[in-house]
Amino acid sequence: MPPSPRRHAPVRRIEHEHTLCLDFLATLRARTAVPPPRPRPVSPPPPVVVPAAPPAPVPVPPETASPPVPLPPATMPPPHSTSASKPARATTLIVIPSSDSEDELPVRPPPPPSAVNNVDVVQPAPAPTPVSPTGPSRRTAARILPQKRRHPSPSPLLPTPTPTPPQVPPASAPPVPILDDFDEPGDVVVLAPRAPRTAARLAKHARHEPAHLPPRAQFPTSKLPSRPASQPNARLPAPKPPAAAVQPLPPAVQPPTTPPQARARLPGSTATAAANGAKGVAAGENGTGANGTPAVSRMNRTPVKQAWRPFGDDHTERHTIDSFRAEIAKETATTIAIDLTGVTPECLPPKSWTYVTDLTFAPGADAPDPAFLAGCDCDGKCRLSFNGVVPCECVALLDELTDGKLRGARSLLAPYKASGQLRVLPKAAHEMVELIECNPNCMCDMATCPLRVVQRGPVSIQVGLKFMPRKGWGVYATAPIPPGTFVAQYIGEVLHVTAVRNSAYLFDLDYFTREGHQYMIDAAQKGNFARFLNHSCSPNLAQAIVLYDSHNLDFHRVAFFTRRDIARGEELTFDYTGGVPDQDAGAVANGAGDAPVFFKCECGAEGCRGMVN
Ligand SMILES: C[S@@+](CC[C@H](N)C(=O)[O-])C[C@H]1O[C@@H](n2cnc3c(N)ncnc32)[C@H](O)[C@@H]1O
Repeated sequence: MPPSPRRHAPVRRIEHEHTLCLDFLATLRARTAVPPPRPRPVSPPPPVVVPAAPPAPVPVPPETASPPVPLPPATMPPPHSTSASKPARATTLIVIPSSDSEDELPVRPPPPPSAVNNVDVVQPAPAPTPVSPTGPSRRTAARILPQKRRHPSPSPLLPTPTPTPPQVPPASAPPVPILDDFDEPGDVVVLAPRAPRTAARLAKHARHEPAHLPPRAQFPTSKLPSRPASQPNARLPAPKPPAAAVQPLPPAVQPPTTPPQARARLPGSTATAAANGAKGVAAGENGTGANGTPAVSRMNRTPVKQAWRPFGDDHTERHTIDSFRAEIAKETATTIAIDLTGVTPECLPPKSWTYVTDLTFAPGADAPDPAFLAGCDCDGKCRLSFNGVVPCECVALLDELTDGKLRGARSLLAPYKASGQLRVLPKAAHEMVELIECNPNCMCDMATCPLRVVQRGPVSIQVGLKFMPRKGWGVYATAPIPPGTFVAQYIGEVLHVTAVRNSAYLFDLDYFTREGHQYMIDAAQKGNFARFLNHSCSPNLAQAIVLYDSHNLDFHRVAFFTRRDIARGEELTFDYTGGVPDQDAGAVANGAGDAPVFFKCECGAEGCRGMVN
């Protein structure tokens, strides 16, 4: 990888004023659609040209014409600075002994082929973890049902800053060595109090202010990135006709009783089309009983074996085994097997679904502005643990976002271990994990920064896809997965809310913005294997809300991490409801009222809530 042009000094700077970025976070939380514009360097006024006077010019004595004095190197702004008039930083410079090699993220060897019986193993071509030399690849996940947030409102959580003189650590303060899994013997950090936020510090971080963000409606559609991987693969073989043993759709299949538009979104509700759509599944509108129980043909009044289909899957053309394999093989970061047990052609996903490994953007949904990001100053790799000081401003932002939840007894703590696994596992089944990772505006290295776990993609995960009569396809582990391991993002097509579709694969990006959210992800036609993750009332995956390619809270990503040890053969699931079902759930489960019914839960967990809504 070519060296980054912005890496300019072999000295690790440890910043004390992480609260600066917190003002930025407060701006984010306040959902300021138009952030303050980036301050421009103040140019001196142009010199006034005075015409020469008629008398002869008086010669200037040589001793009065002093040559321009160059600025001493110490006062020169860093090469990436946007302001030449930045105030001096209260920065502690500490030389860290070169021990980068010990800090490297462990690289696990590629997993062996799965040995699961009756499993058709698809081994994708060995490929390195996708690392873009120009920045992180975009990956995203989504939420199937509206999320019930811990935070009651997106209002800023930060107190009003009180401008007080910055506290400078005493010069005699002894360095404190930190010896945990992020710091090696010999690394030194200095205890320093958290300095208050001041206007001067805000100015210091002027280069971190996001660029002026135009109103969403004004985003030019030419910004939409080209996503060739999302296009249907023209080389795929034509679908084979269904085997003779497979029954065609019975004549008993009835069209939806309500037009799709009416079922897309309940008025005044944050329910997704997926949720509303599943009501149709529960009512047998797609030719089956609830979740795939056999429909009865009107022709012969005998039960017809009908494959499970999610709501909205009204496509007649389906993948063949071979084309399904070809799509799954597009996954480069994860080994995915396909269990063909009990699979008939009509069980296969619709041909319209193609595998994509990163988000695509439908017309009307604009890719996030890469300028709307506050980057850190860390040279080389970011320091993730420390004692009283904040080496990485991205960790400081996360500390504020999580209200200090990740903080240790004495210090801020990073969300990840050096292994890339979550340091703190969510306790409750539905607890969301909040993550801010480094981003393209950071000075750290994409390949080695330990705060880029999600954007680098999963490492050595082995999963399989299996068809279950009552739930459809699901994802299961073909090898044990340790707790806190990143499994996948929810990848699909980003839609603007005004372009909602009938789909069982919608995920609202509403973690911060609730009813006012702008986007959702639909994995019905484009998506990765996370689209096959089923719901469980006792899930083994936690959802993580991740910011790394935009600090626009309208556009967050969703990732899945294991909550505990996962055994081989165990299905991977998450809680679609975020743990807080709709208030009407009980009434619906008891057959009362006409509240939204999404689908009957078949998770089989102890304490299953019965309905997913
Ligand atoms: C995002 S899809 C999950 C993948 C899906 N099974 C497939 O084959 O494509 C969501 C749909 O899966 C089904 N589903 C997921 N979890 C379920 C559960 N616990 N019980 C019954 N059906 C479930 C529902 O029909 C739901 O609408």
